[in-house]
Amino acid sequence: MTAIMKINNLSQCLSCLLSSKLSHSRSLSKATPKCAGPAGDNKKKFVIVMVRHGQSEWNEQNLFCGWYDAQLTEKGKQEACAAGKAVKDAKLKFDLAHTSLLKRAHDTLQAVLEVSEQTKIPICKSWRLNERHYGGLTGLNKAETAKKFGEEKVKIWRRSFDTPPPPMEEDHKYYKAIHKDARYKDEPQPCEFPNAESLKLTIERTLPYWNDVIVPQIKQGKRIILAAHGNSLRGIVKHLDQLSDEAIMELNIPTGIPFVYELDAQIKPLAPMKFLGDAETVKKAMESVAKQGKAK
Ligand SMILES: O=C(OP(=O)(O)O)[C@H](O)COP(=O)(O)O
Repeated sequence: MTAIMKINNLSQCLSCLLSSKLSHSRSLSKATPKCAGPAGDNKKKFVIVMVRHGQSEWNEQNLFCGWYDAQLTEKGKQEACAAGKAVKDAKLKFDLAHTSLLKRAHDTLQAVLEVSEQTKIPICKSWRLNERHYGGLTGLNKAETAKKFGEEKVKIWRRSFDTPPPPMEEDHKYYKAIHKDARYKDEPQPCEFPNAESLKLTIERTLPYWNDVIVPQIKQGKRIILAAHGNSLRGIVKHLDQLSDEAIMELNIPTGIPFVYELDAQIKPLAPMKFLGDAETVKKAMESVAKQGKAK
């Protein structure tokens, strides 16, 4: 059975690390980082795979979703299985997985691991990998919002670096479903619980998890898959590729297509992200995400 660990705070991940070390000492020996060349440590090559979950019911309806726990559609489940097949075909093996507290990301991860026949690895879950909180926009249709407020305004809400959407007030239709959800009873702390996040704010709570939990594991030679969300992943990609606030506006991550980073010893990418899919399909899927904010 897959081991599932919810990491309530960063220190708890130590137990995640230790237990995975104990139960995976054999596979770890196979995970010794390869050297890409004679130059030594700087050329040490680590691999991490990331995937945005498959299509959710709210993706299908073109609704701002954020922290609402939308389920995968049938298409989303198929995308997740196809992602698993791509991982299997690429012969990618993992020692550890990380995901958010949202079901669409977890179910995608589970499907990837099942299809690629590696369900025995530990899964670490953290709210820090959740999608950005879409505030008062949660549950609104993106095209209708663009019609009402203009496409430019919606692009700012969706893709600007530091303009958050309007906050989610207590009388919002989905406030209770999100803010009173038992899964958040321990974390985040009330002062950390977002009520609307820009990409900047999302990065501020995602990056500590990346730096303090995931990076040390990568440096130990753990082969990791990270299943998360369009914007929590955009934050990590911005950090890894050191993209400017303007450049990140143009990155749209498609659902259910895994991408791979090869990293050096300083956890700097040795090459641009590589999608496990043909270039034309990936390009079209990215364009389709970008278009979701157009008025119809
Ligand atoms: O919940 C969301 O992302 P997710 O589907 O990756 O979890 C957002 O609604 C994505 O919307 P965006 O692409 O307009 O930022």
